[in-house]
Amino acid sequence: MILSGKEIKKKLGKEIHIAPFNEAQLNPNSYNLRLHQELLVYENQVLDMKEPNPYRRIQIPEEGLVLQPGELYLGRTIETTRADCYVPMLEGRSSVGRLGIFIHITAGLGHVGANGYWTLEIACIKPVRIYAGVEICQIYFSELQGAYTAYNSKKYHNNNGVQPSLMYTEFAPKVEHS
Ligand SMILES: Nc1ccn([C@H]2C[C@H](O)[C@@H](COP(=O)(O)OP(=O)(O)OP(=O)(O)O)O2)c(=O)n1
Repeated sequence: MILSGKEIKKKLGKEIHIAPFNEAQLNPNSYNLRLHQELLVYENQVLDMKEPNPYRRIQIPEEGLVLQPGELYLGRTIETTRADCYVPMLEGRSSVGRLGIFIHITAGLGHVGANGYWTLEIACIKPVRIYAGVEICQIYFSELQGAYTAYNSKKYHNNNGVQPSLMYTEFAPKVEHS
C-alpha cells in the first residue's frame, strides 16, 4: 500500500522525516524533491567497479547547465529523508521525463530507516538545460510487511553530500605479490 500525501503529512516528524518540508511539494500520493546545485562527474571514460573512480565536482550555475547525452551526472536532492516502518522509493516526474531526463538509472529503492540525501543518477536523451532548485523527482512510501533488520550500511547511510559509487569497497583488498 502506498501512502497518500495526507498520510505522509500526518506521519511527518514521527515515522517519516523530510527536511526541509514544504506543503506545496506534496502530491496526492508522493512528495516532490528538489535538485541540489552540486553535481559529480567521473573523469575517466571507462569506469571500474573494483576501484575508486576519479571524479570532479561541478556546480549548476544560475543560468543553468546543459546536460549532454552519453554523460553520467551524479546529483542529489536538497532534502534529506528518512522513513521508519515504510519503504521509501524514488521516481521521476512526468514533466522531467518528457524532456528526456532520467533521474535514476537503476536505483530507485531505499531501505527502511535509511537517512540522508538521495543520489540522483542523471542522464539525458537530448542535450537539455537544467536548473538547481527545480522539483526534479518524487518520493513515495510503501508499507512494509514483517519484521525488518536495522539498516546500518557504512556506504550511503547518513551521507552529507553527493557520493560516487562505493562498489569497490565490496571487493577484497588487493594482495601484493613479490
Ligand atoms: N537513488 C538512490 C538510491 C538509494 N539511495 C540510498 C538509500 C538506500 O537505502 C541506500 C542503499 O541503496 P541500495 O541498497 O540500492 O545500494 P547498495 O546495495 O549499493 O548499498 P548498501 O550495500 O548500503 O545496501 O542508498 C540513494 O541515496 N539514492
